Amino acid sequence: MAEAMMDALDAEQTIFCPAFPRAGRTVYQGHLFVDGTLLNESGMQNHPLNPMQDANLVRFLARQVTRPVGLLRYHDLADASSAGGSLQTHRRDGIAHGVIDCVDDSQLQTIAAAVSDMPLLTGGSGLARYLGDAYRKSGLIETHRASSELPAISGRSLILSGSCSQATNQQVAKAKSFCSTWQLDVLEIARDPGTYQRRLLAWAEASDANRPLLIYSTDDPEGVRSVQQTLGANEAAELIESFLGKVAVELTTDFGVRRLIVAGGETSGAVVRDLGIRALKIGPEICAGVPWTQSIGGPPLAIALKSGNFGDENFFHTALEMLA
Ligand SMILES: Nc1ncnc2c1ncn2[C@@H]1O[C@H](COP(=O)(O)OP(=O)(O)O)[C@@H](O)[C@H]1O
Ligand SMILES: O=C(O)C(O)C(=O)COP(=O)(O)O
Repeated sequence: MAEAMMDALDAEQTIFCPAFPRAGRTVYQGHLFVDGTLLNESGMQNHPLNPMQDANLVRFLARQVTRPVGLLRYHDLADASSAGGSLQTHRRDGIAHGVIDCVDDSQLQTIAAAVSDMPLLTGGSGLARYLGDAYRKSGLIETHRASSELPAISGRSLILSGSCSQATNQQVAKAKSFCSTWQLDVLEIARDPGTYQRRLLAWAEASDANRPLLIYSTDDPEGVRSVQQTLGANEAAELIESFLGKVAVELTTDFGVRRLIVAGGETSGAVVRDLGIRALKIGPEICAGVPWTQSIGGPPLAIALKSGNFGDENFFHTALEMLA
């Protein structure tokens, strides 16, 4: 994907920067850590779609690309000019893909400044947080700043969870105490999605209107494996994503849902696509990396999209309390 985009943009070089130290994601000597634990020991080795079994990003990336991969090491990133110098050396040596070490947020700022002239960057939301300022400083965008306000939208609350990460499993377990809760039976959906959806909507209609709805396929690695053995991993994922997308459309159209939290990156993509949301106005953060937002396009919604392993066990409660 990155190489196709580099070709389209005529870019000789890009960086790979998934670090987000404030959210516990760091890269050191090319290895990705989650809260100080190597990625492949962090629970993400059991991801339903992309089991993350190698924390060495240089090695992992090299298997997927045709051009050389290099590492910009921690000690090459003391400030924007030494980071820029190291990038130039990579460029001169024909290293197209630079995995980049980063262990604290001030380094993200340094990296953002050093890469502000690159047409393609690959990485996570941690780096994106600092790009606005870097682009402003180099005159690429205007200095206008929008205020970050909570979406003033009232209505029923819904949590849709298709993430199976450790953090989401804990968050779902906690949320059962204050939500009306429905655990999806994935094999039943596969057998007869229409009937299953009607049963679910009848339950939602009959549920206590004052309690948030929690609908989830979140499961532990054993539960995920058992579904995948019957349906196949990709087939199960597609089925669940498209089912949750349809449920989001129904519940926001006919059931008064106006506050929506989606757990899971792929799941969020499917739900946002099916709702017809074209853009989001970013509001205040619920936790590092996860803001409340307001939909632009599609139904008017307060919407929070949570990447799998983000947030503490009270994440859903904290998020809904912010809007109370
Ligand atoms: N019970 C389940 N069995 C199998 N696959 C599942 C189950 N629940 C969810 N999935 C799939 O697992 C994937 C989780 O990925 P994603 O939504 O990106 O979450 P995360 O942000 O935790 O990576 C999705 O494609 C989802 O459809
Ligand atoms: O747990 C994580 O780090 C993620 O699930 C993830 O994908 C984070 O991506 P960004 O939000 O782009 O940093």
